[in-house]
Amino acid sequence: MNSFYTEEELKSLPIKSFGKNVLISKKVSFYSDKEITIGHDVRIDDFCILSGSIHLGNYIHIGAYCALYGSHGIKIEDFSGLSPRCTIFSASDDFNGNYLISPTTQKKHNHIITGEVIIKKYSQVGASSTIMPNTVLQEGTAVGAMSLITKSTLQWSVYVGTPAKKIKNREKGLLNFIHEYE
Ligand SMILES: CC(=O)SCCNC(=O)CCNC(=O)[C@H](O)C(C)(C)COP(=O)(O)OP(=O)(O)OC[C@H]1O[C@@H](n2cnc3c(N)ncnc32)[C@H](O)[C@@H]1OP(=O)(O)O
Repeated sequence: MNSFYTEEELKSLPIKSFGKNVLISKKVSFYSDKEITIGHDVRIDDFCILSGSIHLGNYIHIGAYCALYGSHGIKIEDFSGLSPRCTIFSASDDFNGNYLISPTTQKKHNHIITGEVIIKKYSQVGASSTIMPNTVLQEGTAVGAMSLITKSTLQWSVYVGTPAKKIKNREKGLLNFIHEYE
């Protein structure tokens, strides 16, 4: 039994466009009245949730159990990926105590912090990490496992921890391979 959708089956999903070599597990959940676009050579593994507005570039791997909450937009550029169990929030409740926190309460009693999340080219997010709204992982960012990204990163840097801090510059050797994909 093939655990990925066929190209024909992909056409029945709420995806506006997708390129060649797209492998999406049949165990992925889509919840979207907005736009989801997927480039070519993309794989999305079991038990991921994709909701809202999500734009994935090319050569992207989303590991199992990732959740992409894209009500205010999520963009992942080429050659970037999420290791298993990552969560990306483009909206989050205000936890300061002055508001209720639940989609089942009245909207006027909630305060939602929102902002697009952009993961630029050649970035990788380590397993079980969380990315908060309104942040940009600049080109070549690596995020260590179990990290919390609350602010935008600097390019070609390695970040770890909660909240994540830069620990060093990242090497650029991977760029030597890119011409073979053009
Ligand atoms: C797509 C897939 O691969 S799926 C499998 C999932 N794989 C992952 O999630 C890998 C994620 N990788 C990591 O977290 C790695 O530890 C990296 C990339 C952040 C750093 O790796 P290295 O460059 O080898 O750095 P190194 O192990 O020397 O660690 C440097 C320092 O950061 C600390 N550190 C490393 N990783 C983390 C982390 N995730 N959280 C907090 N601190 C960390 C180390 O303890 C060390 O601290 P010290 O200098 O005080 O001793």
